Amino acid sequence: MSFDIDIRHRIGSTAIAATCRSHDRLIALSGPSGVGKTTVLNCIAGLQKPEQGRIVIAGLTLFDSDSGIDLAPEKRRCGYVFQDNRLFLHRRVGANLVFGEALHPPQDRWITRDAVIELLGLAHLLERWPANLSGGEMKRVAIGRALLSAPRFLLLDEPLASVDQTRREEILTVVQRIRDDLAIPIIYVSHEAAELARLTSTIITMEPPAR
Ligand SMILES: Nc1ncnc2c1ncn2[C@@H]1O[C@H](COP(=O)(O)OP(=O)(O)OP(=O)(O)O)[C@@H](O)[C@H]1O
Repeated sequence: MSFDIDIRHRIGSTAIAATCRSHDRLIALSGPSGVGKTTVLNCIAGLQKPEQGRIVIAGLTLFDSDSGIDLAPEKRRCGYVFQDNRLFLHRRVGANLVFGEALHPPQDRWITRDAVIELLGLAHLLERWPANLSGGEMKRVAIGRALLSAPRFLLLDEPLASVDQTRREEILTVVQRIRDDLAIPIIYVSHEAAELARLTSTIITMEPPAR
């Protein structure tokens, strides 16, 4: 089982819930703005603690409120590509890419710097500053940095949101290649049905709470 997720949380008066059991390599999280998609990703990454539930990815229990398991974020080994990328603006692209490498012992690494640069087409960008990149280039660097942090799984929060229409295809192709060639579990957030249909048939649709 790649994913066994059952998250229940509350922010103020907003109830947030997501449930999924799937063998798929890539699952999607969908729903209208404000329904709690990013909150669910944060709970999976260990940045927020759900009130209740269970999060098991690729056989490792990250959180289980019944048995009191709550792994620290660094032990979850999650490659989180934030909606706003969060690149280090004071470091060149090359330095951004390798930032995560030092955080993990060499035996945890499963992909090389060269392979990531090749996969994402980053060779010509390594000396550039992040602030001068296009939305699509920034996203590719953010995905590359996540892959180089020796992740056990990836979280992609609306990766096409700040990307030109013309570059969207490029990012979608990259995600498909990661799904197919790297075989790492991925949770992909989007509210675009057509985009999701190209990636997976396992879609968790989050509904706003009934009023
Ligand atoms: N720090 C916070 N303080 C108070 N409310 C918050 C906070 N963060 C999020 N919320 C609320 O929690 C709910 C879920 O937010 P979240 O960002 O997870 O939704 P989302 O589905 O990812 O939205 P979007 O698609 O717009 O990114 C929203 O109603 C939001 O207003």
